[in-house]
Amino acid sequence: MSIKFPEENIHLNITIEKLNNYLKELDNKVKLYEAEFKESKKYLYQNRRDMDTMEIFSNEKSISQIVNSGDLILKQKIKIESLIDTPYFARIDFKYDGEDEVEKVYIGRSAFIDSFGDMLIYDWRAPISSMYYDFELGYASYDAPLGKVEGDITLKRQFKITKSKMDYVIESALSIGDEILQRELSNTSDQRMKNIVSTIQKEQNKIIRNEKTDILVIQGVAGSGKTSIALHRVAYFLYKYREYLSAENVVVISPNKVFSDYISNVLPELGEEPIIQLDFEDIAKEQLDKSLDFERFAEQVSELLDNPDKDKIERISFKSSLEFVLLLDEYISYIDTNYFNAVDYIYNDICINKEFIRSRYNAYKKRPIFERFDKIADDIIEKIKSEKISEKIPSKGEIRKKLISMFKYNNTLGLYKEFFKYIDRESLFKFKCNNQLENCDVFPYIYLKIFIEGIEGMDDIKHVVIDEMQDYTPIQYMVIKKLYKCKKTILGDFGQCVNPYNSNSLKLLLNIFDNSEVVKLNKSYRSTYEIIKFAEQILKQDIEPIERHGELPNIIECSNLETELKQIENIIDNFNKSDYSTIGIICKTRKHVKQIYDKLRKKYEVNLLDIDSLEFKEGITISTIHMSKGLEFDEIIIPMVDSNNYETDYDRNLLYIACTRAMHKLTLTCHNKVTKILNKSFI
Ligand SMILES: Nc1ncnc2c1ncn2[C@@H]1O[C@H](COP(=O)(O)OP(=O)(O)OP(=O)(O)O)[C@@H](O)[C@H]1O
Repeated sequence: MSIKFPEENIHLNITIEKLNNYLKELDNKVKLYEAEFKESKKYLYQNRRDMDTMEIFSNEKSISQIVNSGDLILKQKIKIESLIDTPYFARIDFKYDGEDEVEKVYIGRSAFIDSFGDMLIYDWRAPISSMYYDFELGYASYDAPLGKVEGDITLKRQFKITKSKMDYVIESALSIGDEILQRELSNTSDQRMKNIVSTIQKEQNKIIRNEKTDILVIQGVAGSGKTSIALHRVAYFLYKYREYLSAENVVVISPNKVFSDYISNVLPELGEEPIIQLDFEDIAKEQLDKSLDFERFAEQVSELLDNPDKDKIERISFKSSLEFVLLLDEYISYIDTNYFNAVDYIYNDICINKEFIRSRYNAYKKRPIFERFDKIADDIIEKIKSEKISEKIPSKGEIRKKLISMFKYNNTLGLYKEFFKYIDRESLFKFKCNNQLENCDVFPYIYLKIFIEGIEGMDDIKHVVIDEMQDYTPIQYMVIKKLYKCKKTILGDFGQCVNPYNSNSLKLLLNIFDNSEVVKLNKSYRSTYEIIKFAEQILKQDIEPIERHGELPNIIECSNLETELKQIENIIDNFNKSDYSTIGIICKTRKHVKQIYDKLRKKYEVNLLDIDSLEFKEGITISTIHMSKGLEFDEIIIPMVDSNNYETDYDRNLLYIACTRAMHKLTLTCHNKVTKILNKSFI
């Protein structure tokens, strides 16, 4: 209850009452639909035998219309129930230029219009709400559908309302008061990522509402809110273009299933349907022939961390370069010109000369080669008919078979293997085992397949979000460009690369997406000031921390593994007594994970995050750094930060990623000599 602003308590009570009344109306409507549904079903059941097909069809159609309308009401109900819990989080009073009256604008997660048609709550995505994020007291403006609207903000308040009760009200002259942001960031972590509508910062709001570009690239330091912003941006588009954009038109490509699970709640919290979530492995499975197995990315990383095989590293590095893409493009153009040997097509008394076939082949240059054979077959049939060459017309399949035989290979795999002969580097292709493709061959193979066999277009997808952009290779991006010809939001941090042999860089990415706009974020929201200052020194990056203070990170040096494990247990015991809800134990390799997990599981309930894991849970989690990407924990332990484990620049990246998963507390342990990367003067 806010004593300082009694009028806000009154307003809240009135709003809740109106919402409750509306909820009752919806409840009644649901009951009516239920009754109508039962009645229609009963009628159909009892009279079906006497109905003709048309009557049955029309009855079934009307039942499905009742279900759809009922569904809409139920969705509306969920929205109103959520508004009853937290109707709004902010208010601005806006005086339009040239008018005396001031409009009170209450802003919430979704809009609510009362029975008199008054807008009691504005959706945070409405044009007028943008002023809350963008302006302080005084002059303000927003872009309405009919043009720019100008005026003055005369009052700005922020609210914390839970379970229909006012926790507090803050009156602030600034954009979004630091006080509320601090409070939000000090909370303990959740099992799932939360929405940030009430504290979106001005620079973040600009990104969310940026519609000037088709491809937006967000490079931001760890914890700068990239993932949150990308999801809020999707919610914004779903709201603004709701007539022709819905959740099934949006895809988020994320690093793994655990991360997908972690972010899965944000859009439903914002009143939107969950969107399609994929990782590159899903894309590979969809595009590869079922018979072709492939090595998983996490398997590749983990194998190389345990055993850095020089030859394999050479294969991966080469296929992760732009040079490789250029060579593959050159090869594709070579195939196009040289591997189709047109000969006369002979069938009974028919002869279609090779010049005609070659000219049709060239005419369809923009299409995949096997697709061209379909078109040429159609053209041959048309020619036979129109020029009355013969009465007996061969089947399309028969012609196609002959055309394929004029092409040097009848499948992409043969051509892909031959590519390495073409570039005179045969040693750079190797099956892992039993015809299993190495991970680094998967996307080059798909890229070639697109030109040879073609792929199913993803024309229904209108927006793609790609998270952790730093870990994908140029050839993966080339495939994405071919698959999804729609708008894209691409985000990540080139300081957090877990793919050590990838030569990708922001410059290279912008080269691939040459019509993109790039925005950079260097303010970090996740971790305390102390943790960010610590992490900043590991990577020598400029990060702007939030002034939220906590304990200094701690490095504990032990004399042997046993004492190190004991120390880790002590930290877990303290965590169990604290208010924190998540602690992550993050190791460099799967071998380290196993070693520690085997010990800890005897005493604690520990969630092991591995490549097949599907969800992120509260409590104690153990994982590799690679698997922890994008996640956050109240507290982090990084074991075995010994000099033999962390020594290269790549290890620096890994340590930076691990440290920046921590929101409030960070401890690093070792049992030999602590790595030189962690200079003692850090803390
Ligand atoms: N404006 C904001 N208000 C409140 N919390 C915020 C805001 N911006 C970011 N955060 C919080 O900061 C944390 C980090 O956000 P997010 O995971 O989106 O960052 P990121 O840049 O994707 O991080 P990383 O690259 O390290 O994975 C989250 O807990 C998020 O809720």
